[in-house]
Amino acid sequence: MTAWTVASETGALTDVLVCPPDHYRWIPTNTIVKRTLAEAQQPAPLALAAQHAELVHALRQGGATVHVLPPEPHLPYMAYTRDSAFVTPWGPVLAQLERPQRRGEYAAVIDFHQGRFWRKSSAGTLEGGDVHILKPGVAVIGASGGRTDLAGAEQLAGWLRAEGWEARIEVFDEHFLHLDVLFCMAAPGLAVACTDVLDPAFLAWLAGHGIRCIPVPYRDAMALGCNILALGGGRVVSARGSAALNAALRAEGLAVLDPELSLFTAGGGGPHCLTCPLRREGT
Ligand SMILES: NC(=O)NCCC[C@H](N)C(=O)O
Repeated sequence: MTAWTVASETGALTDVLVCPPDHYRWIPTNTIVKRTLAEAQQPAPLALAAQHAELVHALRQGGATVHVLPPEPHLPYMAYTRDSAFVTPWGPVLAQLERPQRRGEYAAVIDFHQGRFWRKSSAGTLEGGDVHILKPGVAVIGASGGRTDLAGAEQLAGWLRAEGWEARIEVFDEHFLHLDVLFCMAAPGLAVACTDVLDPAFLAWLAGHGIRCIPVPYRDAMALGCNILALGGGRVVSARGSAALNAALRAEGLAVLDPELSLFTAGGGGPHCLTCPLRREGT
């Protein structure tokens, strides 16, 4: 049996998986990074390492043990550990990445988990950035077709429903890459969400589950403003660039740890994408 279990996005984070950005570079895989590539030179390795170290420091400060996936030279986006596998209350699920440039990431996560997965995605495509366990018993799976597709989302939803869970599949435009570009949990009953873009029916469903949303405007969401990581215990990691959101989170009484992550958000991923929670305590 695996030691890794995560029952919600908001329990106290005790263990998390990251991957150092030794081989990170921007490649044109999503709308956000395409915009970056049109305007900027590739980021300097030392600057990437410094920003990633700020993230790791915040995770440790939040009380988590940080586990490290060894980076591989031919996989520039391994730093976004959220997507290749994710953890459920029954153990890790091996995802099925859509982009050819990222598919090889499966190898290192299989090694890390020593092949001990609860389930392995085998229908369509499924990426961890589209999966949110809102609270025990309730999950939402984003399906844009660009990354996670309906077949991949339905397969995961079926596994969760077989355990008696409610699993909602939320369809959205592939322009937004992953659902965690538009929505993340901050604390029990509190999310951050790009309410301009998300379907009102989804927002109503969240409200019906007792989840209130701090609104994030479209422009900020495309700068990864919604892409936060709840640490539990009233703490969150949110990129320093998300100044307005961070003020709103603090006004809610949350402690915000705000590493500088501009080089990673320019590639289409913030604190949520750069971390794969392995174990959380409580909900
Ligand atoms: N969960 C996420 O939104 N992950 C970010 C992935 C960004 C990466 N540049 C990609 O295009 O796959």
